Amino acid sequence: MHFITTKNVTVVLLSALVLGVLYSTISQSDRVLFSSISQSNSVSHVREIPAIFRYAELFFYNQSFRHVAPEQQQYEKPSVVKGRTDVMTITPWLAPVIWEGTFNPVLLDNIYRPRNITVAATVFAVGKYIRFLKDFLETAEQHFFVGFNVNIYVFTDRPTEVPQIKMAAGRQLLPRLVPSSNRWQEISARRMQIIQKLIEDELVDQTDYIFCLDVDSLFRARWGTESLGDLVAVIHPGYFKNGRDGLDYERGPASRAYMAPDEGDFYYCGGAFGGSLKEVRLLAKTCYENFTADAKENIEAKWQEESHLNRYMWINKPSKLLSPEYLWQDFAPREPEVQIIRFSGIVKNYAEIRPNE
Ligand SMILES: CC(=O)N[C@H]1[C@@H](OP(=O)(O)OP(=O)(O)OC[C@H]2O[C@@H](n3ccc(=O)[nH]c3=O)[C@H](O)[C@@H]2O)O[C@H](CO)[C@H](O)[C@@H]1O
Ligand SMILES: [Mn+2]
Repeated sequence: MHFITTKNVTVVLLSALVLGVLYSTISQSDRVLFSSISQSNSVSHVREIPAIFRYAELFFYNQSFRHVAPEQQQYEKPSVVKGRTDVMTITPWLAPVIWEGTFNPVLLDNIYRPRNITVAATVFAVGKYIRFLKDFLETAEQHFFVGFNVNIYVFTDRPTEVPQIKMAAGRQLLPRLVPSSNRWQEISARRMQIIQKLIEDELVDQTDYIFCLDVDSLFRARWGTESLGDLVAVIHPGYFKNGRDGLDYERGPASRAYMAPDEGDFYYCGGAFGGSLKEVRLLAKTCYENFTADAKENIEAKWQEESHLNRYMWINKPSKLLSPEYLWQDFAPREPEVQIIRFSGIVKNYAEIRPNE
């Protein structure tokens, strides 16, 4: 028997390479952890990992596992027996649900600030939806991760109409050209493919977290570090008190977004979701692949990519849930549980702004 074939040699060499990269990554990570523990006078969480290892780092070193408290920070002691009792604040799979009153924004900002994180946001303004962009961007400056590095990627077919907004230091507006379409359903669903590509081509080396947001919306209050997590879903404001039969999932068994009557935790928004690059890339890729596979069989799920996102989040449970404070709807009456509205969909005339309706 001949063991030294070209194939065997290739396998051995490849395995050695993979082990080498793994070893370097893990030892580098240990060094970073060690340096942050040993510098007792500093809370800075220095990232010394060379760019070449960053992608591997995303997979092997979960940056968010430890919250290092800032020194000399004073705040009211949290109580074990007090807190919100009118809403669910933790899911059955133990993911936190973020509501006003469940977190200390100053503490969280102070924990994240030394890590010098960069947050990306994507927003699409195709066709007449460009008119919503100015208010979206101006209110993002006032409320979205204020004081942090933020890159807002605007995807549009009308680059000359992107408003000039004065952005604070560390924040950038990055317009990107996308084709127009005469079907709003396609514009909405295609976002997933474009988000996947953005993460793979541009973000991996420069961004820590990403949020993907509808443009026909405004920020009205803080949306910040409390929302960070690996896979972050927003509970849709329209259905949050409904039982399973009142959730607007795709109900046709032929679709890849199908949800059976006995399935589903919550109904999540297509208009706001996010998380780590690794998780959002996989979500976007899966949703787009399932959407296009459906399309080849002439199937379009009831709420396009939102239906596929709901299927995905049923199987892949989000690690953090944002309450409907994080995507309310201006036309909806206020509910007692919603003590603050952070981001809200504006009232729009569908027939007037969509290319087809
Ligand atoms: C609040 C919320 O969860 N909204 C979701 C909901 O309807 P919506 O009624 O909110 O959908 P929509 O009309 O806002 O379209 C979604 C987004 O696609 C972009 N767009 C759409 C049409 C167009 O001509 N130009 C353009 O730029 C724009 O960023 C818009 O915000 O269901 C849709 C299903 O497809 C999406 O999942 C939306 O995110
Ligand atoms: Mn919308």
